[in-house]
Amino acid sequence: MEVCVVYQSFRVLVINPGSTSTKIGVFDDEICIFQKTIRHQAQELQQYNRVIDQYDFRKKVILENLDYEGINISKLHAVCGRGGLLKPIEGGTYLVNDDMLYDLKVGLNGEHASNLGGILSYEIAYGLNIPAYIVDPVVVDELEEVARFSGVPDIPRKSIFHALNQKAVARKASTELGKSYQELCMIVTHMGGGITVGAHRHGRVVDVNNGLHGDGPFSPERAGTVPAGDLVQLCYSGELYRDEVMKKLVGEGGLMAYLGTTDAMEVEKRIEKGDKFTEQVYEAMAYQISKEIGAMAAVLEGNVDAVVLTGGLAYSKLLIHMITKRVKWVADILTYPGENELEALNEGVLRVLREEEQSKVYPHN
Ligand SMILES: Nc1ncnc2c1ncn2[C@@H]1O[C@H](COP(=O)(O)OP(=O)(O)OP(=O)(O)O)[C@@H](O)[C@H]1O
Ligand SMILES: CCCC(=O)O
Repeated sequence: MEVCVVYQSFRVLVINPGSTSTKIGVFDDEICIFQKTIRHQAQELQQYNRVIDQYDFRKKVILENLDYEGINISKLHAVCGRGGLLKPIEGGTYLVNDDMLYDLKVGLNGEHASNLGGILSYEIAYGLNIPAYIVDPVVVDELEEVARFSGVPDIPRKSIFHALNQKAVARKASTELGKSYQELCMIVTHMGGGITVGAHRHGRVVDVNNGLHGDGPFSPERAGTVPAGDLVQLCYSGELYRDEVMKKLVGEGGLMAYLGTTDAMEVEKRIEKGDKFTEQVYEAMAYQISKEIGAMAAVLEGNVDAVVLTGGLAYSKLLIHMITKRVKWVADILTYPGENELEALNEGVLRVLREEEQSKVYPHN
């Protein structure tokens, strides 16, 4: 007797809201049939006081774009958004529930464009009677207890990082190494506007710098760790408002503070023209990234299967060279330039729809 296996195919809409753009993609299984970065004018967004107030505007723009492309949303099986500053939770795919919606709407852990991801996906999915998910939000917290000590009990270390892209490339690297993510120990470094370096031990990120709130290497737009006592002095100098100090740490720190640009390609042009100070600053960023990788090698007790470099800066051969020369002793270095966040959202949903993984439940207060 012939057995006929019916293969179920899934169509998923994924939404990644950024500070100046909304990236959307529609996937048929692993195949991306439509992808677009919708850029928003500063004036369009400035009229909203809070990120959350942009919700109606972004939803309308997403639906208009899908309609224009002739994508029939009634054929969707699920919608997935990038998750925001929620309660700390372990990595995975979460069904959007009422508790999550509440926390995203009130901005429980602060304002971040990704807070809109869960809300937009829920609202679009609700009208279609299909599930809405988020995958690996920036608050994924799998830290070991020892990693939470900061030296000041009132200020425990927090896990806020590029969880979605770090975990996606860690899985990709595992496939390349012929093992599962759970079998390996890797140091994954996401180098974008912010930089985060995670120690991935058997599928869990047991230590990572808090890339959003001033910790770790400096980056194109962030200061990273700064001397704490001097920062306190600055805060109480009476010369700066709170927002101005925060901007020095996030937004106008790092390359921006030293060189007046966050664009590494522009930085490299200046280096090519012989600008020695620019070269020194770039080298310092590579030095700090390398130091953080070395620290994570200690976290993993030297058992490191690969050092993985990703994010926009991983396109830079010069930066990769500067880092490689300092950390090649740790393990083989694999590079995955750019970020694959739309693919990563889709893959997270497919694992659940195909029942390879169960969706997780966002905790009640
Ligand atoms: N081909 C390239 N060569 C060198 N640098 C590049 C290249 N492409 C992008 N970059 C640099 O990568 C950085 C931005 O990376 P990316 O696009 O990952 O950041 P983002 O998405 O804005 O922020 P984040 O990744 O922190 O969320 C910028 O400094 C940019 O100049
Ligand atoms: C570090 C968390 C993601 C971001 O850069 O905003």
